[in-house]
Amino acid sequence: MPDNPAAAPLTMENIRRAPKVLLHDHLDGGLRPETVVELADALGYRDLPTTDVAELSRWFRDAADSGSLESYLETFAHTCGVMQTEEALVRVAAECVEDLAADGVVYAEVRYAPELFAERGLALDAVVEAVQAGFAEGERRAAQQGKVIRMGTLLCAMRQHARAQEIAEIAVRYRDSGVAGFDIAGPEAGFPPTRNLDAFEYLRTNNAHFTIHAGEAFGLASIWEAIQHCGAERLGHGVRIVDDIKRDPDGTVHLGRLASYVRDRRIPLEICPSSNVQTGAAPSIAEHPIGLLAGLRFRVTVNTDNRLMSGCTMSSEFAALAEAFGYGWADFQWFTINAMKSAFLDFDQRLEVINNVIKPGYAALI
Ligand SMILES: O=c1[nH]cnc2c1ncn2[C@H]1C[C@H](O)[C@@H](CO)O1
Ligand SMILES: [Zn+2]
Repeated sequence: MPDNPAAAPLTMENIRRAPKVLLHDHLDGGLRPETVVELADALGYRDLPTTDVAELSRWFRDAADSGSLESYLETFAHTCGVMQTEEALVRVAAECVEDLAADGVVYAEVRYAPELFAERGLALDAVVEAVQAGFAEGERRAAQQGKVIRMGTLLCAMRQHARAQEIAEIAVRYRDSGVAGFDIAGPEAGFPPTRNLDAFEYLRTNNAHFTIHAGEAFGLASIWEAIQHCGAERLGHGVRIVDDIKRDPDGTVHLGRLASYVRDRRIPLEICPSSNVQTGAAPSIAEHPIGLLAGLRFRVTVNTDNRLMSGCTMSSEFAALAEAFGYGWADFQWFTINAMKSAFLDFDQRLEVINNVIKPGYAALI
Protein backbone atom coordinates (compact mmCIF):
# COMPACT_ATOMS: atom_id res chain seq x y z
CA MET A 1 0.00 0.00 0.00
CA PRO A 2 1.61 3.35 -0.98
CA ASP A 3 2.13 5.78 1.88
CA ASN A 4 1.00 9.37 2.08
CA PRO A 5 3.70 11.52 0.39
CA ALA A 6 4.04 13.44 3.67
CA ALA A 7 4.79 10.23 5.62
CA ALA A 8 8.13 9.78 7.35
CA PRO A 9 10.76 8.32 4.98
CA LEU A 10 11.31 4.54 5.30
CA THR A 11 14.78 4.81 6.79
CA MET A 12 16.19 2.18 9.18
CA GLU A 13 16.13 4.79 11.92
CA ASN A 14 12.41 5.44 11.41
CA ILE A 15 11.62 1.71 11.11
CA ARG A 16 13.37 1.21 14.46
CA ARG A 17 11.19 3.94 15.98
CA ALA A 18 7.96 2.26 14.80
CA PRO A 19 6.32 0.03 17.42
CA LYS A 20 6.75 -3.66 16.57
CA VAL A 21 5.39 -6.91 17.97
CA LEU A 22 7.41 -10.13 17.84
CA LEU A 23 5.74 -13.51 18.38
CA HIS A 24 8.43 -15.94 17.15
CA ASP A 25 11.95 -15.48 18.48
CA HIS A 26 14.17 -18.16 20.09
CA LEU A 27 16.15 -17.16 23.19
CA ASP A 28 18.98 -19.52 22.17
CA GLY A 29 18.96 -18.04 18.66
CA GLY A 30 19.32 -14.42 19.72
CA LEU A 31 22.49 -14.13 21.81
CA ARG A 32 24.94 -11.32 21.18
CA PRO A 33 28.05 -12.93 19.63
CA GLU A 34 30.28 -11.23 22.22
CA THR A 35 28.16 -12.78 24.96
CA VAL A 36 28.63 -16.25 23.43
CA VAL A 37 32.41 -15.73 23.54
CA GLU A 38 32.43 -14.37 27.10
CA LEU A 39 30.14 -17.09 28.46
CA ALA A 40 32.17 -19.82 26.72
CA ASP A 41 35.26 -18.50 28.46
CA ALA A 42 33.53 -18.26 31.86
CA LEU A 43 31.95 -21.71 31.61
CA GLY A 44 34.94 -23.49 30.08
CA TYR A 45 33.03 -24.32 26.89
CA ARG A 46 35.79 -25.23 24.43
CA ASP A 47 33.91 -26.14 21.25
CA LEU A 48 33.27 -22.72 19.69
CA PRO A 49 34.47 -22.63 16.06
CA THR A 50 36.29 -19.33 16.84
CA THR A 51 36.57 -16.90 19.76
CA ASP A 52 36.87 -13.86 17.50
CA VAL A 53 33.56 -12.02 17.87
CA ALA A 54 33.26 -10.80 14.27
CA GLU A 55 34.29 -14.19 12.89
CA LEU A 56 31.88 -15.99 15.18
CA SER A 57 29.04 -13.73 14.14
CA ARG A 58 29.79 -14.54 10.49
CA TRP A 59 30.20 -18.23 11.29
CA PHE A 60 26.67 -18.47 12.74
CA ARG A 61 25.16 -16.83 9.68
CA ASP A 62 27.14 -18.93 7.19
CA ALA A 63 26.59 -22.22 9.00
CA ALA A 64 22.87 -21.56 9.35
CA ASP A 65 22.67 -20.61 5.67
CA SER A 66 22.60 -24.29 4.85
CA GLY A 67 19.42 -24.93 2.87
CA SER A 68 18.21 -27.49 5.39
CA LEU A 69 16.51 -27.15 8.77
CA GLU A 70 18.56 -30.04 10.20
CA SER A 71 21.93 -28.38 9.42
CA TYR A 72 20.59 -25.00 10.52
CA LEU A 73 19.70 -26.52 13.91
CA GLU A 74 23.26 -27.82 14.44
CA THR A 75 24.43 -24.25 15.14
CA PHE A 76 22.39 -24.20 18.37
CA ALA A 77 24.83 -26.62 20.03
CA HIS A 78 27.11 -23.62 20.63
CA THR A 79 24.48 -21.27 22.05
CA CYS A 80 22.93 -23.95 24.27
CA GLY A 81 26.47 -24.99 25.25
CA VAL A 82 27.01 -21.63 26.97
CA MET A 83 23.52 -21.38 28.53
CA GLN A 84 23.93 -24.02 31.25
CA THR A 85 24.04 -21.90 34.41
CA GLU A 86 21.49 -19.62 36.05
CA GLU A 87 23.84 -16.63 35.72
CA ALA A 88 24.25 -17.25 31.99
CA LEU A 89 20.48 -17.56 31.50
CA VAL A 90 19.75 -14.36 33.44
CA ARG A 91 22.32 -12.48 31.35
CA VAL A 92 21.14 -13.81 27.99
CA ALA A 93 17.48 -13.15 28.83
CA ALA A 94 18.14 -9.60 30.07
CA GLU A 95 20.23 -8.76 26.99
CA CYS A 96 17.52 -10.21 24.75
CA VAL A 97 14.99 -7.74 26.19
CA GLU A 98 17.42 -4.82 25.91
CA ASP A 99 18.13 -5.65 22.26
CA LEU A 100 14.46 -6.02 21.34
CA ALA A 101 13.52 -2.79 23.14
CA ALA A 102 16.34 -0.91 21.41
CA ASP A 103 14.89 -2.14 18.11
CA GLY A 104 11.44 -0.71 18.93
CA VAL A 105 9.74 -3.98 19.91
CA VAL A 106 6.94 -3.19 22.38
CA TYR A 107 5.65 -6.71 22.99
CA ALA A 108 7.58 -9.95 22.45
CA GLU A 109 7.00 -13.62 23.04
CA VAL A 110 10.40 -15.30 23.27
CA ARG A 111 10.66 -19.08 23.32
CA TYR A 112 13.18 -21.72 24.36
CA ALA A 113 13.32 -25.38 25.32
CA PRO A 114 14.17 -25.71 29.06
CA GLU A 115 15.48 -29.25 28.53
CA LEU A 116 18.36 -27.89 26.39
CA PHE A 117 19.70 -25.84 29.32
CA ALA A 118 19.75 -28.75 31.77
CA GLU A 119 22.80 -30.57 30.38
CA ARG A 120 24.97 -29.63 33.37
CA GLY A 121 22.34 -30.51 35.93
CA LEU A 122 20.12 -27.42 36.24
CA ALA A 123 16.58 -28.34 37.24
CA LEU A 124 13.93 -27.34 34.68
CA ASP A 125 12.18 -25.09 37.21
CA ALA A 126 15.48 -23.32 37.91
CA VAL A 127 15.90 -22.74 34.16
CA VAL A 128 12.45 -21.16 33.89
CA GLU A 129 12.96 -19.00 36.97
CA ALA A 130 16.37 -17.78 35.78
CA VAL A 131 14.98 -16.78 32.38
CA GLN A 132 12.03 -14.99 34.00
CA ALA A 133 14.42 -13.12 36.31
CA GLY A 134 16.45 -12.11 33.24
CA PHE A 135 13.38 -10.89 31.37
CA ALA A 136 12.28 -8.84 34.39
CA GLU A 137 15.77 -7.33 34.66
CA GLY A 138 15.74 -6.57 30.90
CA GLU A 139 12.36 -4.85 31.19
CA ARG A 140 13.76 -2.72 34.03
CA ARG A 141 16.89 -1.77 32.06
CA ALA A 142 14.80 -0.93 28.99
CA ALA A 143 12.52 1.27 31.11
CA GLN A 144 15.61 3.14 32.37
CA GLN A 145 16.39 3.89 28.72
CA GLY A 146 12.84 5.19 28.26
CA LYS A 147 11.63 2.08 26.37
CA VAL A 148 8.53 0.23 27.44
CA ILE A 149 8.55 -3.44 26.43
CA ARG A 150 6.46 -6.28 27.72
CA MET A 151 7.72 -9.87 27.51
CA GLY A 152 5.89 -13.18 27.33
CA THR A 153 7.61 -16.57 27.43
CA LEU A 154 6.81 -19.66 25.36
CA LEU A 155 8.23 -22.98 26.51
CA CYS A 156 9.20 -25.38 23.72
CA ALA A 157 9.45 -29.13 23.82
CA MET A 158 11.88 -30.63 21.29
CA ARG A 159 10.13 -32.83 18.75
CA GLN A 160 12.94 -35.43 18.74
CA HIS A 161 12.79 -35.86 22.53
CA ALA A 162 9.78 -37.28 24.35
CA ARG A 163 9.27 -34.67 27.05
CA ALA A 164 6.34 -32.65 25.71
CA GLN A 165 3.96 -33.58 28.53
CA GLU A 166 6.50 -32.63 31.19
CA ILE A 167 7.22 -29.27 29.52
CA ALA A 168 3.51 -28.58 29.00
CA GLU A 169 2.96 -29.11 32.73
CA ILE A 170 5.72 -26.61 33.54
CA ALA A 171 4.16 -24.09 31.13
CA VAL A 172 0.85 -24.37 32.96
CA ARG A 173 2.51 -24.20 36.38
CA TYR A 174 4.30 -20.94 35.46
CA ARG A 175 1.39 -19.37 33.54
CA ASP A 176 0.94 -16.65 36.20
CA SER A 177 4.68 -15.93 36.33
CA GLY A 178 5.19 -14.84 32.72
CA VAL A 179 4.91 -18.09 30.72
CA ALA A 180 2.32 -17.30 28.06
CA GLY A 181 2.25 -20.57 26.16
CA PHE A 182 3.85 -23.66 24.64
CA ASP A 183 5.37 -24.79 21.31
CA ILE A 184 7.18 -27.72 19.77
CA ALA A 185 10.43 -27.06 17.89
CA GLY A 186 13.27 -29.01 16.28
CA PRO A 187 13.35 -31.17 13.15
CA GLU A 188 9.93 -31.33 11.49
CA ALA A 189 10.35 -34.14 8.94
CA GLY A 190 9.82 -37.49 10.67
CA PHE A 191 8.46 -35.87 13.85
CA PRO A 192 4.80 -35.03 13.19
CA PRO A 193 3.00 -32.93 15.81
CA THR A 194 0.61 -35.79 16.60
CA ARG A 195 3.49 -37.55 18.43
CA ASN A 196 2.70 -35.11 21.25
CA LEU A 197 -1.09 -35.39 21.31
CA ASP A 198 -1.22 -36.03 25.06
CA ALA A 199 0.54 -32.77 25.78
CA PHE A 200 -1.75 -30.78 23.50
CA GLU A 201 -4.82 -32.35 25.03
CA TYR A 202 -3.49 -31.52 28.49
CA LEU A 203 -2.96 -27.88 27.44
CA ARG A 204 -6.43 -27.57 25.92
CA THR A 205 -7.98 -29.10 29.02
CA ASN A 206 -6.21 -26.41 31.03
CA ASN A 207 -7.25 -23.58 28.70
CA ALA A 208 -3.57 -22.94 27.91
CA HIS A 209 -2.24 -21.37 24.71
CA PHE A 210 0.05 -23.07 22.22
CA THR A 211 1.55 -22.64 18.79
CA ILE A 212 3.27 -25.35 16.73
CA HIS A 213 6.23 -25.10 14.33
CA ALA A 214 4.58 -26.54 11.21
CA GLY A 215 4.81 -26.09 7.47
CA GLU A 216 8.48 -25.08 7.46
CA ALA A 217 10.54 -28.16 6.52
CA PHE A 218 7.48 -30.33 5.89
CA GLY A 219 4.27 -29.61 4.07
CA LEU A 220 0.54 -29.54 4.35
CA ALA A 221 0.19 -32.77 6.36
CA SER A 222 2.12 -31.17 9.20
CA ILE A 223 -0.05 -28.02 9.14
CA TRP A 224 -3.23 -30.08 8.97
CA GLU A 225 -2.23 -32.22 11.96
CA ALA A 226 -1.13 -29.17 13.96
CA ILE A 227 -4.49 -27.48 13.50
CA GLN A 228 -7.04 -30.27 13.20
CA HIS A 229 -5.54 -32.96 15.47
CA CYS A 230 -3.55 -30.92 17.96
CA GLY A 231 -5.57 -27.69 18.08
CA ALA A 232 -2.75 -25.19 17.51
CA GLU A 233 -3.88 -21.58 17.82
CA ARG A 234 -1.04 -20.28 15.65
CA LEU A 235 1.42 -21.77 13.16
CA GLY A 236 5.17 -21.34 13.58
CA HIS A 237 6.13 -20.44 9.99
CA GLY A 238 3.21 -22.15 8.23
CA VAL A 239 4.63 -20.95 4.90
CA ARG A 240 3.96 -24.27 3.16
CA ILE A 241 0.25 -23.40 3.27
CA VAL A 242 1.00 -22.00 -0.20
CA ASP A 243 1.10 -25.62 -1.42
CA ASP A 244 -2.70 -25.52 -1.04
CA ILE A 245 -3.07 -22.36 -3.12
CA LYS A 246 -3.20 -22.58 -6.92
CA ARG A 247 -2.89 -19.74 -9.38
CA ASP A 248 -4.35 -20.00 -12.93
CA PRO A 249 -2.35 -18.59 -15.85
CA ASP A 250 -4.81 -15.64 -15.88
CA GLY A 251 -3.89 -14.88 -12.25
CA THR A 252 -7.06 -16.22 -10.61
CA VAL A 253 -6.20 -17.70 -7.23
CA HIS A 254 -7.86 -20.83 -5.77
CA LEU A 255 -7.58 -21.77 -2.12
CA GLY A 256 -7.82 -25.45 -1.19
CA ARG A 257 -9.87 -26.46 1.84
CA LEU A 258 -7.00 -26.29 4.34
CA ALA A 259 -5.78 -22.91 3.09
CA SER A 260 -9.37 -21.61 3.23
CA TYR A 261 -9.74 -22.92 6.77
CA VAL A 262 -6.53 -21.23 7.91
CA ARG A 263 -7.57 -17.92 6.34
CA ASP A 264 -11.24 -18.10 7.40
CA ARG A 265 -10.41 -18.92 11.01
CA ARG A 266 -7.77 -16.15 11.01
CA ILE A 267 -5.09 -18.59 12.18
CA PRO A 268 -1.94 -16.49 12.63
CA LEU A 269 1.11 -17.37 10.55
CA GLU A 270 4.37 -16.59 12.35
CA ILE A 271 6.37 -15.82 9.22
CA CYS A 272 10.18 -15.56 9.56
CA PRO A 273 11.48 -14.46 6.14
CA SER A 274 15.28 -14.59 6.59
CA SER A 275 15.19 -17.86 8.51
CA ASN A 276 13.08 -19.43 5.75
CA VAL A 277 15.64 -18.47 3.13
CA GLN A 278 18.45 -20.02 5.22
CA THR A 279 16.64 -23.33 5.79
CA GLY A 280 15.45 -23.53 2.17
CA ALA A 281 11.75 -23.03 3.02
CA ALA A 282 11.77 -20.05 0.61
CA PRO A 283 14.13 -19.38 -2.32
CA SER A 284 14.72 -15.69 -1.48
CA ILE A 285 13.03 -12.78 0.30
CA ALA A 286 11.71 -11.49 -3.04
CA GLU A 287 10.16 -14.88 -3.84
CA HIS A 288 8.95 -15.51 -0.29
CA PRO A 289 5.29 -16.62 -0.07
CA ILE A 290 4.61 -13.77 2.38
CA GLY A 291 3.81 -11.54 -0.62
CA LEU A 292 1.06 -13.89 -1.80
CA LEU A 293 -0.23 -14.65 1.71
CA ALA A 294 -0.37 -11.01 2.79
CA GLY A 295 -2.05 -10.09 -0.52
CA LEU A 296 -4.71 -12.73 0.18
CA ARG A 297 -5.19 -11.30 3.69
CA PHE A 298 -4.10 -14.33 5.67
CA ARG A 299 -3.31 -13.28 9.23
CA VAL A 300 0.38 -12.75 8.50
CA THR A 301 2.84 -11.68 11.19
CA VAL A 302 6.55 -10.90 10.66
CA ASN A 303 9.16 -12.41 12.96
CA THR A 304 12.91 -12.88 13.43
CA ASP A 305 13.10 -16.58 14.49
CA ASN A 306 16.85 -16.46 15.30
CA ARG A 307 18.49 -13.05 15.27
CA LEU A 308 22.02 -14.44 15.72
CA MET A 309 21.79 -17.09 13.00
CA SER A 310 20.09 -14.73 10.54
CA GLY A 311 21.96 -11.56 11.55
CA CYS A 312 18.57 -9.85 11.59
CA THR A 313 16.29 -7.71 13.73
CA MET A 314 12.57 -6.95 13.44
CA SER A 315 13.54 -3.69 11.76
CA SER A 316 15.84 -5.36 9.24
CA GLU A 317 13.10 -7.90 8.40
CA PHE A 318 10.64 -5.03 7.80
CA ALA A 319 13.22 -3.18 5.71
CA ALA A 320 13.94 -6.28 3.59
CA LEU A 321 10.22 -6.78 2.97
CA ALA A 322 9.78 -3.12 2.08
CA GLU A 323 12.54 -3.48 -0.49
CA ALA A 324 11.18 -6.74 -1.95
CA PHE A 325 7.44 -5.99 -1.93
CA GLY A 326 7.21 -2.20 -1.74
CA TYR A 327 5.65 -2.29 1.71
CA GLY A 328 5.23 0.93 3.68
CA TRP A 329 4.01 2.13 7.08
CA ALA A 330 0.41 1.01 6.55
CA ASP A 331 1.63 -2.55 5.83
CA PHE A 332 3.96 -2.50 8.85
CA GLN A 333 1.06 -1.35 11.01
CA TRP A 334 -1.11 -4.16 9.62
CA PHE A 335 1.56 -6.81 10.40
CA THR A 336 2.00 -5.33 13.87
CA ILE A 337 -1.71 -5.24 14.70
CA ASN A 338 -2.09 -8.78 13.30
CA ALA A 339 0.66 -9.88 15.69
CA MET A 340 -0.81 -8.09 18.70
CA LYS A 341 -4.25 -9.56 17.99
CA SER A 342 -2.58 -13.00 17.95
CA ALA A 343 -0.57 -12.63 21.16
CA PHE A 344 -1.07 -15.09 24.01
CA LEU A 345 -2.14 -12.24 26.27
CA ASP A 346 -5.51 -11.25 27.72
CA PHE A 347 -7.84 -9.57 25.24
CA ASP A 348 -8.11 -6.30 27.16
CA GLN A 349 -4.32 -6.03 27.34
CA ARG A 350 -3.96 -6.72 23.61
CA LEU A 351 -6.46 -3.94 22.88
CA GLU A 352 -4.62 -1.62 25.21
CA VAL A 353 -1.34 -2.07 23.29
CA ILE A 354 -3.08 -1.72 19.93
CA ASN A 355 -4.96 1.45 20.86
CA ASN A 356 -2.44 3.17 23.12
CA VAL A 357 0.90 2.14 21.63
CA ILE A 358 0.69 0.76 18.09
CA LYS A 359 -1.90 3.06 16.50
CA PRO A 360 -0.45 6.30 17.91
CA GLY A 361 3.08 5.12 17.02
CA TYR A 362 2.18 4.59 13.36
CA ALA A 363 -0.03 7.69 13.22
CA ALA A 364 3.09 9.72 14.00
CA LEU A 365 4.89 8.15 11.02
CA ILE A 366 2.06 7.93 8.49
O1 LIG B 1 12.79 -22.47 12.71
C1 LIG B 1 12.93 -23.39 13.53
N1 LIG B 1 12.33 -24.59 13.33
C2 LIG B 1 12.42 -25.61 14.22
N2 LIG B 1 13.17 -25.52 15.31
C3 LIG B 1 13.82 -24.36 15.54
C4 LIG B 1 13.74 -23.28 14.69
N3 LIG B 1 14.52 -22.29 15.18
C5 LIG B 1 15.05 -22.75 16.32
N4 LIG B 1 14.65 -24.02 16.53
C6 LIG B 1 15.01 -24.91 17.63
C7 LIG B 1 16.45 -24.77 18.04
C8 LIG B 1 16.42 -24.31 19.45
O2 LIG B 1 17.40 -24.92 20.22
C9 LIG B 1 15.04 -24.75 19.91
C10 LIG B 1 14.46 -24.04 21.10
O3 LIG B 1 14.59 -22.66 21.02
O4 LIG B 1 14.24 -24.54 18.76
ZN1 LIG C 1 11.35 -21.07 15.20
